[in-house]
Amino acid sequence: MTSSFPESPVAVLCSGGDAPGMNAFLRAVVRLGLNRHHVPVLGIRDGYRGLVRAAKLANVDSESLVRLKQEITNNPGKRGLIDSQQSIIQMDHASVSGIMGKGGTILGSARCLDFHKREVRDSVVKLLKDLGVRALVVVGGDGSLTGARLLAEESDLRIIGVPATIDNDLQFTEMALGVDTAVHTLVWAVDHFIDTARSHRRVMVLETMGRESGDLARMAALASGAEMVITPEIGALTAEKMAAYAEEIEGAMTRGRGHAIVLIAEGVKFDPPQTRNGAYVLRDAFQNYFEREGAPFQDLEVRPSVLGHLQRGGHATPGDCILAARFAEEAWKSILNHDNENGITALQHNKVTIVPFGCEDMPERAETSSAMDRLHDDLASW
Ligand SMILES: Nc1ncnc2c1ncn2[C@@H]1O[C@H](COP(=O)(O)OP(=O)(O)OP(=O)(O)O)[C@@H](O)[C@H]1O
Ligand SMILES: O=P(O)(O)OC[C@H]1O[C@](O)(CO)[C@@H](O)[C@@H]1O
Repeated sequence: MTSSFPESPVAVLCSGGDAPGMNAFLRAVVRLGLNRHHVPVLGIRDGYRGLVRAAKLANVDSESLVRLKQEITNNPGKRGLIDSQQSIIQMDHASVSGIMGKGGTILGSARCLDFHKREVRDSVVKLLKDLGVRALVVVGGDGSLTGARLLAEESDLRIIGVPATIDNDLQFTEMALGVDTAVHTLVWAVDHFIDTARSHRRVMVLETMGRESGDLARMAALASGAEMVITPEIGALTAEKMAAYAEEIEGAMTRGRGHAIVLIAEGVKFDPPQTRNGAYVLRDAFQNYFEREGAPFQDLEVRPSVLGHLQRGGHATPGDCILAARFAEEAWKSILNHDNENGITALQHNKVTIVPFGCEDMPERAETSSAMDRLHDDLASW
């Protein structure tokens, strides 16, 4: 193989939980690099873990660095992607062909505890410098972007973050990649649960993902018409609060309603704390309430489901694919603008922009969440 190592490449990695739209972003960042800016792009496999792995191999001596560079130049594109041991791949046109809407990420994603250690991040900085990387693009959620911020603070590398997490818990952007698709998937799931809930006149308690944030659950409730949504923002659920929810459902049944869909976000806390999934805790509380002595609907059955990783997969929606392309364009603008600070792409007031690491939350984000809650309450006339 005679080709030489790419000059001043941009490196890109996906980190944290995968999110639909990551592949659309990779396609866009690679294609804009090659077609518009004529800058080579290196894909890092498995997020920070891949960088750490490569740094361990390359930082031994000058020959080990040469070997790593050779591996990258000798196995570009799909050839490099097929070999799961290769941590850094030079991306070409074909390597991102046909991946636009595909869920997951062709580069893989990971959570890497080692990256919390300063010395490990230093080894990664050394590697990126040795490879002549002009900028690192980190695609991921809150934690991934914290790691990116630390890299930016601790070195003079150019670091660009791109929000991608189905949780929508990043308060500086109206949307992160993956949220639109995950909401879409939840609406599909709720539709399926409604069919069986209606047939059996049951209450379905569905647990959505969303770690600390209720945004995914509330958006899904608004879009699907689920009768009730419970999010972490309302505070810990006590036995009294759960009984009040059950009473509300019973009241609807008294008015002739036959079934109910209740969405509960995984981040909801309980008082006293519980170790089981919220959907099961709520099921027991509801069932006990409906079966109490003299209750009008003692046969009313409650079924819990934890929707889990289903929400992270699937074909990215057009909304996510378009946002991915817009984020990629903004990331390139920032990389090529030498006056520009490091930062994160964001959607603010429906415009794509770059915000600094550690920037203030958009006050509108919290307002939008409470407005969605009010809207949902007023639309759910049951
Ligand atoms: N404080 C930190 N310092 C250094 N690296 C961090 C830090 N927090 C997170 N990271 C890195 O980012 C990775 C992903 O973080 P995390 O597991 O929180 O997911 P995330 O990016 O928030 O995505 P998701 O929203 O999908 O969970 C971690 O495994 C770690 O490698
Ligand atoms: O895939 P893992 O590591 O189990 O992580 C699950 C977590 O990741 C997310 O899907 C995205 O942050 C959360 O909603 C969930 O709590």
